[in-house]
Amino acid sequence: MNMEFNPLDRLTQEQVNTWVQEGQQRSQFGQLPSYIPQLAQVNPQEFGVKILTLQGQSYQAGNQTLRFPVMSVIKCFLLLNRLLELGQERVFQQVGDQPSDQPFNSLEQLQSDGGWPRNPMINSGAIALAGLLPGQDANSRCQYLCSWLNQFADCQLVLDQDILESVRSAPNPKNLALVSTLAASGYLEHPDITLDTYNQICCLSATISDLAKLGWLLLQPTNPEWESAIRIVKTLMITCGLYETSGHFALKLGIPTKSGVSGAVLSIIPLQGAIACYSPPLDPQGNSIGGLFFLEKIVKTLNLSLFN
Ligand SMILES: NC(=O)CC[C@H](N)C(=O)O
Repeated sequence: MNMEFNPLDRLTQEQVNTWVQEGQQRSQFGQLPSYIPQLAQVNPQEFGVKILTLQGQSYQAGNQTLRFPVMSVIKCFLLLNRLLELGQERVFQQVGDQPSDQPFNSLEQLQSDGGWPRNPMINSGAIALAGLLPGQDANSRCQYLCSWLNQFADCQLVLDQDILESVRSAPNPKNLALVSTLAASGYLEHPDITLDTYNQICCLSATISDLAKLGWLLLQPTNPEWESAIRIVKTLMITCGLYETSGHFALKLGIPTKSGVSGAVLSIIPLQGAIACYSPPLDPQGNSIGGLFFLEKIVKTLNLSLFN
């Protein structure tokens, strides 16, 4: 590819700095999630950005050493791992591929689908896929995914025990209800182990650089066998990655993006780069306000939408 024609490489560090400041200001209109006590106590002004381009450039701003739980961003990589290990057919027996217009932890959506999780980017779908990870218990299942990602993405994810304790201290009735519905409909064999596995993988912590390196996995297949799995993950990020606002966001920006309730956001600009952002305050759907603002600035200014 001709370097001149990669719009993301026209980004300047000054633009990044300006949009981080503006994003920080916007983030004051968001809320920290209250249902995970420790996430409600973070500094809402924290902001971290890391961008890695396929041409080898990198940009960063804000806090580079802070670790934060990736939360729902892990769903992309759980899906990637299960697609590579089990194949498309098995994965899509376990979970659907259709968007949902309900919140990420909606029991009504699961019930109206007869207990079959609608897609892997909402809690029910990720819990169902977490049930397919290998290992005897939740610890070994989480460690399996963590080591696999650290090896292939060259990052250093670590299980954050404090956040995990915080998640366990306030058992989430919505996730408990999803698990029992999945078990009753035959999509989950070991409900307790699986819920604990899901909670653990959401509590894998990353620096902003780790998050960008995870994104790199979806940018550049390490071998040709990964191509179709990566295509599926990116497509589902577009159609389902931001929950019920996915369609709206696809129309507005048109790039594969996944958010997590910690304020993590990961976007992939195919053939160009990965954009990782962390800013904790959330909009009502559970997406980082500052993160999505920052992304919008980059995508619109540099004309990065896939559908241009
Ligand atoms: N949107 C999210 O990041 C959800 C993840 C979180 N662990 C939960 O189950 O509620």
